[in-house]
Amino acid sequence: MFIEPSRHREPPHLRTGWIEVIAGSMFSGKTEELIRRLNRARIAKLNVGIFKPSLDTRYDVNDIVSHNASAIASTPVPQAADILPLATECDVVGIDEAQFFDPNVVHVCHQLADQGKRVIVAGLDMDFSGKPFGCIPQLMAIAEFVTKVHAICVVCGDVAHYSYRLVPSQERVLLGETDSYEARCRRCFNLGTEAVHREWVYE
Ligand SMILES: Nc1ncnc2c1ncn2[C@@H]1O[C@H](COP(=O)(O)OP(=O)(O)O)[C@@H](O)[C@H]1O
Ligand SMILES: Cc1cn([C@H]2C[C@H](O)[C@@H](COP(=O)(O)O)O2)c(=O)[nH]c1=O
Ligand SMILES: [Zn+2]
Repeated sequence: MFIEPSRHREPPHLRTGWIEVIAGSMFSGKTEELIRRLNRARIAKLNVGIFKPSLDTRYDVNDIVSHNASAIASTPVPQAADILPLATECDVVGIDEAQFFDPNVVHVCHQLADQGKRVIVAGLDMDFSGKPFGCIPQLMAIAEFVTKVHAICVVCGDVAHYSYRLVPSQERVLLGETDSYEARCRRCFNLGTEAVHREWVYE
């Protein structure tokens, strides 16, 4: 389990910020882990700001909501740069669904960390086709701390790190949950993408 450094007790002029990334497939627990870290920061009486891209309206327009229905209030913003003026008083900045932000989100996270803030970013590391998703690989490269979380393959029960799309769209952005996606391990993802039907592969 990730244990946060406790450098926020230092005087502001001596504070060093940092970036944490929580990455993985859908259903891997990214949002739950983000909420857990943000709640702990609040218990520590730190000033916490929480943001998500405004295009993510899946469960709620404002709240960040996990697949297990845990939730935390957030501010939806259209662009990554919008976070900067809203986070001036924050000690800790949480960002969910970061894969949907414009590439400037990398610069924004650097700026926030350079201002002495703890920045916690959660997002999908791969899209439905298994390709690195948007800014997340770059964020993983520049972060001080990276946590890769895993789901359970719904086909075979192994550890899953792919988000398998169940509907025919080839658009990269397609909001959805279990209606449109399932977590799969490498083997079941590859079998699925070869369009081999589950029933006869696994009988
Ligand atoms: N295939 C699965 N593997 C693991 N957890 C799953 C799966 N399907 C549903 N869940 C639920 O999803 C929760 C994690 O949800 P969430 O934190 O929103 O994940 P993420 O943000 O990575 O999509 C788990 O605690 C579990 O209740
Ligand atoms: C793989 C993949 C996912 N999406 C969408 C589907 C969901 O709305 C979010 C991911 O949410 P989660 O908290 O990680 O479960 O992203 C997409 O638009 N394109 C994709 O390739
Ligand atoms: Zn599997």
